[in-house]
Amino acid sequence: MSKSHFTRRSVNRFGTKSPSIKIEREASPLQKLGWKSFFQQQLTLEELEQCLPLRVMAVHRSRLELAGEKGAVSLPLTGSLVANLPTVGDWLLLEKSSGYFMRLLSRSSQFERMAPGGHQVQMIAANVDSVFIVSSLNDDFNLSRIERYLALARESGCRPHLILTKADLCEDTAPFLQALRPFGELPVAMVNSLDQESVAQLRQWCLSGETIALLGSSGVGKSTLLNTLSGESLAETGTIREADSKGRHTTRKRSLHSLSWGALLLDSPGMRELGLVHVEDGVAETFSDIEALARECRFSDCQHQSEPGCAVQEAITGGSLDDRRLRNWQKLQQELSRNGQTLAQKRAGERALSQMYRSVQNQARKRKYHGED
Ligand SMILES: Nc1nc2c(ncn2[C@@H]2O[C@H](COP(=O)(O)OP(=O)(O)OP(=O)(O)O)[C@@H](O)[C@H]2O)c(=O)[nH]1
Ligand SMILES: [Zn+2]
Repeated sequence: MSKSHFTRRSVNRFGTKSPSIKIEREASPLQKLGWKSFFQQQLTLEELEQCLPLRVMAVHRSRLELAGEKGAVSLPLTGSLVANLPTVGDWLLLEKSSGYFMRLLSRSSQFERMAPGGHQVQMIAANVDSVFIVSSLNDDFNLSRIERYLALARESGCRPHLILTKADLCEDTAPFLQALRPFGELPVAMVNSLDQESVAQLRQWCLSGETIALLGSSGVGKSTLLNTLSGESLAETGTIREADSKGRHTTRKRSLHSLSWGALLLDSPGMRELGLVHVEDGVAETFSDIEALARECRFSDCQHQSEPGCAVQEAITGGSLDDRRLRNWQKLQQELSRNGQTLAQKRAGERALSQMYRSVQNQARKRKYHGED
């Protein structure tokens, strides 16, 4: 699993080419942390000599937990590091000799959400390759929530997979699979997260050097999955309340866990609310069927309610489109526009405030110049 392959063709002394020899090379410690040519290419010659790349494994209030070629490092969150706002999964360059933070490398992908409360964007993770959308085969199973996670994964260009947990407690999985038909190509696996053999099927999606984010609401079994996949007790798990199928909320940090063969799993505990922001393309991709239908509507500003010639309503009447899916598409679009407006207002407010500060400072300077103070 943790091997990368390259082939070498050798020329023998008669000048003819011998068959290619397949050499398997063990992934380097850095590659096992997710280091790729995308990051390597960002380094200048000077940085290659003088700096060390380290990955952010966890962000605490006053320090970062980093991992690099030589192991783990704890770095105080001070100075320019704070201004750069590193998040879990980021790559940083530290100066070899002093250990000083030099810079944050560009991200291959990033996940953001509207912070609970709805006034600020919060980074969830960076440099993620694929996403496991985790949902349990019980009352938690919610197509609209899956669509929300899908929009987020698709916006960031990550490969989404759907992991349906608690298969051992589910008597009939057929209705769940039936409900997933509109999701077409989305790869789906059903597992008992407590069982190593059952979880082994996910190894094909957890290759060496790949970073996988686990997304799903509280209690669906993200930490259990992480522990069983790794074969270690990396994350604390909650206990389930039988009455409402909801898991107990356990307070842990969002952190990156490296598995022995080099895959990296990002556990996002307690994800109850995932406010969408800046994911217009992800929503469009997730609902590409409705978007295509909407282009066929008679009126270009059709609201898909009761307008004549509405192709979307016709599809619902004909049974090829679920009304729930249309409502969720509209709901997510409204949420995006609302959150976009809130952020724009906040930025405008901040601009006005800084202009006011500047003008007060200028007036004070003028008064001083004219000897009024
Ligand atoms: N029977 C069964 N129980 C499971 C399965 N997956 C998780 N559980 C149980 O469900 C409960 C909640 O699991 P967690 O792994 O803590 O859930 P989580 O998604 O990490 O929850 P948060 O940390 O709150 O986000 C635990 O008691 C697990 O043992 C499963 O596939 N089968
Ligand atoms: Zn319409």
